[in-house]
Amino acid sequence: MSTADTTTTRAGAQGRKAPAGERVADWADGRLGIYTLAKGGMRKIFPDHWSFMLGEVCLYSFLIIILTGVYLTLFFHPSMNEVVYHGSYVPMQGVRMSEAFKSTLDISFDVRGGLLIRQIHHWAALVFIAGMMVHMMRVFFTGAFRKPREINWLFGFLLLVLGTFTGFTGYSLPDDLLSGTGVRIADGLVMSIPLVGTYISFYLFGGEFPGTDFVSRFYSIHILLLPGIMLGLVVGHLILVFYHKHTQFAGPGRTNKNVVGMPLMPVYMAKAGGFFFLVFGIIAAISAIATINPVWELGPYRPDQVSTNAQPDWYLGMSEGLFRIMPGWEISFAGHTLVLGVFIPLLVFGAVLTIMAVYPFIESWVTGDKREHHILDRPRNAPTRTAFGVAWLTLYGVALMAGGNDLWATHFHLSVNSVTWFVRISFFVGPVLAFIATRRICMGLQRRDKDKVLHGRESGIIKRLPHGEFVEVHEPLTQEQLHTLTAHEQPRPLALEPEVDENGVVRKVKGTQKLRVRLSKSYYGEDRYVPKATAKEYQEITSGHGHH
Ligand code: HEM
Ligand code: HEM
Repeated sequence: MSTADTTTTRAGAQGRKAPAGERVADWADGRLGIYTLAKGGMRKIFPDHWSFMLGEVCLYSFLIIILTGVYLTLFFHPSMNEVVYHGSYVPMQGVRMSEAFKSTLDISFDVRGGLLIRQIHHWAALVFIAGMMVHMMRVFFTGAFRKPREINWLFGFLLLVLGTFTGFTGYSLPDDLLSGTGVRIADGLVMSIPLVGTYISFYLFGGEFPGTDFVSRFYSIHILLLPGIMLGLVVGHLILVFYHKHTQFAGPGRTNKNVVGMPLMPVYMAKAGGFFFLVFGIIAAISAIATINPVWELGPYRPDQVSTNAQPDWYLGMSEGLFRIMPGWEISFAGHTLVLGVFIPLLVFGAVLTIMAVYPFIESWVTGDKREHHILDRPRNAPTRTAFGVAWLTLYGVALMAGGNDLWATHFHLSVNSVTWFVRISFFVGPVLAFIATRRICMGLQRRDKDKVLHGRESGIIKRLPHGEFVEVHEPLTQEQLHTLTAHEQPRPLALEPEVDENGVVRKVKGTQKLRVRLSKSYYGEDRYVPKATAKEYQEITSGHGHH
């Protein structure tokens, strides 16, 4: 503010009026303190790496969803009143349907630009959740969730879960056969919860499913409640990114105490602005070309019809898969039926998500690492974490595959039962194999890094020595590359405290402590890392006679 005052005074003293822009800025600064804010904020440094764009993809697709969603609210009627269709889509003339379905047809066929906006809204939702998954994997595999960013991981995780629910309530709104089938499944899920399930279902649907209320209720949840919470979380998420400063990959001059990169203004602002239009452009182009959710093909929802053509959006395919692979077990007790075939998948779904949500806390407990981390790991240098992430993705992939068991069967002429058995077995075996294979691949890559450090990069040039031997010429790495490949830490596992203390008194070691030490060994034990090349080894080899 003081700078602003000086400028005005100086301009005033010289009898000259400050330019209009400066006067507006002064006025605003006097009330909002924007100079101080901008001074700190606009010069904030952001490190550069392509994978840091993924969070931006989430942000921009979220904005696109909100913009297009507002347009849709102008024409969508969230009502289940029955009407007869007389719009321009001829095959549905005279069909009885809910007002919600009719207004969706109107948006698609009679509202100017309606179909495109509807498609952009839907495609942006798919990209949004895909973006979140990939962004989350970037954060996971590089260890960006470690202290101090655990809370931001939880904020992000909540965004992923809420985004999925918002998508589900969204595609339930048109009240077509797809949405009806999905809501029917959700009702079945809720009802499978012991004791309270039936009551929750009655409460949600205002009586027996489907009732006459669910569209209007889902509507409030879809356009107001969930996006409102999400908006708050996104703002909190970004404030935390700003406050913690962004992480960076290892490199010369980069430490846990600095950030090397470009300033937010003007470099990042320009890049981010351009990138927003790129994301918008790509989503709009896809929406202009590829049909999504053609509600007119399936027709309005009727509780007595179930369409096998109705596939959920991709992010719910995994939960659908869990139901499809589960045997239809049921137990009856004192006149009540517990539908385990639905309830167990519901629990598994919750457990798989919860483990991922609390992973940062599990890892810091196991490794005993309570330090701040601003330098990212390369996934290969944290083999157990990487293997765990790949196992989780495999589980997710198998369940997603199970969600389309009918499609695999029809497209590849297989028996649906064989496909189901294949995914049932893969559900248990797949993640274990993925875990083992990933850990081995990581070790292989670490070995390759060490090799590169000691012997240089394979140049592909073959040379024949005077005595006839053929050798491949290796190019030495630059100092920067050497630094980057050897900058990572190689922590040691936790050790059990001696069971007998210095006074010869036996102390009891708790079971949890033993488990922790065992897990810590699995993270950091001898066979989990290839010792980095030492300076001595390097000198010995490079001072040789270029034998390689
Ligand atoms: C609406 C959804 C989301 C938006 C708009 C969003 C946006 C962003 C942006 C712009 C960044 C900085 C750039 C980058 O690192 O990509 C970021 C960082 C981060 N995000 Fe997200 N994100 C979302 C969802 C998630 C999810 C699902 C997770 C994890 C479960 C997550 C965890 C994080 C963490 C831990 C950071 C800090 C990373 C670092 O400093 O390296 N975010 N987010
Ligand atoms: C993360 C946030 C959101 C997601 C993932 C999402 C997703 C969806 C999806 C998948 C549909 C079905 C579209 C279709 O018919 O094919 C939908 C419908 C709709 N959404 Fe959203 N939406 C979100 C936020 C919003 C917001 C903020 C608004 C309004 C301000 C909104 C308004 C609507 C309306 C009116 C419909 C019904 C119209 C129709 O189905 O064509 N949405 N949403």
